[in-house]
Amino acid sequence: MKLHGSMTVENNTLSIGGVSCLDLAQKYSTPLYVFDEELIRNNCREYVNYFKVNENKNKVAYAGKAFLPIYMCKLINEENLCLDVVSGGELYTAYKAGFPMENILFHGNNKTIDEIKLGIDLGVGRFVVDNFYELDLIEKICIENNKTQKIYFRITPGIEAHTHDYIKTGQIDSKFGFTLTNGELYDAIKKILNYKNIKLVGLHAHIGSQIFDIEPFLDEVDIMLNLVKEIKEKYNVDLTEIDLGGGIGVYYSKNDKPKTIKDFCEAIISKADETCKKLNIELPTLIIEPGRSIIANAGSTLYTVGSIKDIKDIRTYVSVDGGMTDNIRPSLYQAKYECSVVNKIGNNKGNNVTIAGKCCESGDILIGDIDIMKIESGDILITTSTGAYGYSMSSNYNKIPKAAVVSVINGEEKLICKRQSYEDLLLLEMQ
Ligand SMILES: Cc1ncc(COP(=O)(O)O)c(C=O)c1O
Ligand SMILES: N[C@@H](CCCC[NH3+])C(=O)O
Repeated sequence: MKLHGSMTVENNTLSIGGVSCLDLAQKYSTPLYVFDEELIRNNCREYVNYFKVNENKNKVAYAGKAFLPIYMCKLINEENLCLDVVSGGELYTAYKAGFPMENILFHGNNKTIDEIKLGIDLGVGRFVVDNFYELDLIEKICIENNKTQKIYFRITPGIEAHTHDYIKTGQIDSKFGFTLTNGELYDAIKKILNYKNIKLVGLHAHIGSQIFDIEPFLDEVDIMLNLVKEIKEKYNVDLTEIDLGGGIGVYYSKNDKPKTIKDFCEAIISKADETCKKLNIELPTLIIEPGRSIIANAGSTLYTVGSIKDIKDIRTYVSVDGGMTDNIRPSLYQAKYECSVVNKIGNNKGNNVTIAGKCCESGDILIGDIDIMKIESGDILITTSTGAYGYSMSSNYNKIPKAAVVSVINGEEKLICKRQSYEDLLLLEMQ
């Protein structure tokens, strides 16, 4: 297992942020998500620094879908990031956290009327408009409420990046955005010329998630900047903001070879500089929306090992007290993770086991065939890099309560989200 951020090992026992994982498991029970606050803040600072937020007035908008408790809204605001939300629920969370609404980008391929009303009412900075239906609704609601709204158009740039099919978004056959090749984008621009309460200020594209190559992002920069020039020439519309979507892929397990935040940002910034010079246009404000590369490696999950089933010459199933309810990614995307026993770090490996969850599904397997130290019932197991799309995609399947979340820094822990109780599970049910 690779150690990330403030993870340290003493007497074979793992600590994060100076707090022993054994103590955390004992105090808060398991499953438990543990977040390394120092690493989250460092990742934010790297993005702010290398994406030239202060120097060039570029913007880094954290993608809330990765993990968005109130705690994260406050933290990213302190670190001078903007926020990308994709639903009324995420928007409301940010609002309750006191997040500045002007710094919010509101995404979504099918925002409901109520969500659009809420966004306009709260004064979100930018709507990322996905389609004609939404465009007309925003104009109508703005007129009714005597408001104006700044927007970007989301486009599908026709870039096929190498990642899992479910998390590709830039290809033409996608549910997201205005398609470039069939002229939809130009029709949308013509339409907006007659709209009084909407101001188009930029374009957005997102080519997909967990991408390791920088090249497709540079192709995206090229396409977007060429569009800025073309749209100015054809329609006399100044697009001053270009949003390039999500961040770079991260390390989950040993075959992953991620680029650094620095390399990723620097490559984009220099490609944009070079392209603007070539096209003889002014450099627009660049926006990027990283989720995973800010939070994935900063989160880990602690589990207690229960049943161990050894099927001779076939497989050993080690079952833990969580599973697909707290981490759906292995079942959904065949995502690979690493794990270890928190008080046996460094012990000899040589045991091949499969880590299974407790749901009533054969597919509830967290890690298949891992070479690990000897595991016994009662051990505390840690899976690393579970910070992104873990808690945010968690469910109550089998009526399993959601796990608690803590953050740790400088030897102290903070409870971020309480564990659900059985009573909480029944809160919405009529008795
Ligand atoms: C529109 C948009 N922006 C940003 C992100 C965040 O991407 P990532 O977590 O890979 O940085 C996503 C997720 O794929 C997205 O759909
Ligand atoms: N939820 C996905 C990422 C895609 C979400 C955003 N478009 C994952 O866990 O990898």
